[in-house]
Amino acid sequence: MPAAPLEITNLSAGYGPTRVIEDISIIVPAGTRLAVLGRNGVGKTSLFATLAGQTRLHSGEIRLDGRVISRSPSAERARHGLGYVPQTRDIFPTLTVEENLFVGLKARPKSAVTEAYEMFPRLRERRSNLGGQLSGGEQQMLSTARAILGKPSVLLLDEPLEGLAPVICEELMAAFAALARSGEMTILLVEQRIQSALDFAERVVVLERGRIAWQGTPSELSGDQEAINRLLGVGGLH
Ligand SMILES: Nc1ncnc2c1ncn2[C@@H]1O[C@H](COP(=O)(O)OP(=O)(O)OP(=O)(O)O)[C@@H](O)[C@H]1O
Repeated sequence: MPAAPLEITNLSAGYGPTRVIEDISIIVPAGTRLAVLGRNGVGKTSLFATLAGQTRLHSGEIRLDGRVISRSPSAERARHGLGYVPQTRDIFPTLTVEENLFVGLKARPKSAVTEAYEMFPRLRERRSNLGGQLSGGEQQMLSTARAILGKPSVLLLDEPLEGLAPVICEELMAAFAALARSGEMTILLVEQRIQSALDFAERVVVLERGRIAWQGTPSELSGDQEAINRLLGVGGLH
């Protein structure tokens, strides 16, 4: 049986001596859509940053498609199939949309950018615009499209809907769902819009103070009002 695309074992990590990720273990099977939820400051972004090699690893192991990457530099993790779309939408503001996309291609031919345009037709319309001239939603599309063009086996999406209009959110979530359905990508999503995350995901992990405090399916979480109140701090899903 092939290894799971992502296996996290007893992971503890943080910033300098401070630990903000505490003994996290998750096995994410191929093609899974996993939502990572929790209140502000519980460590969701830090978990993704740790997977991407941007925090200090204290202990534990990360395997990507069976390969141990826990101590690999970020660029090497990306080469081995980890796609990371950080909250900050790290596009190049002085490059055009198309030039930004070329950066994501790695060794693939330039013609492959059409895949990004098929997924986000708006980017084709804006292909000659500079990254810095795009709206927030378009920047999110560009940042996501660039990660996807590298054909990652695991894609980390950190709050992709932040600050976006509802109609753009729907467009993005539909694009993520289509990607996941294609079966080629395992997607981990951090999102404050809990209902959108639950609509998307098949599995949910809820963090509290850097640890896994709850895990299950979206319908199990929807039915567990006590966990929702305690761990997410919302009176009900919306
Ligand atoms: N670069 C950093 N250096 C030091 N501490 C940090 C850094 N980034 C985050 N932290 C701390 O790590 C803890 C977890 O923060 P993190 O951003 O991972 O939480 P989060 O669940 O993603 O929060 P939010 O939902 O607000 O984005 C917090 O206590 C935060 O102050």
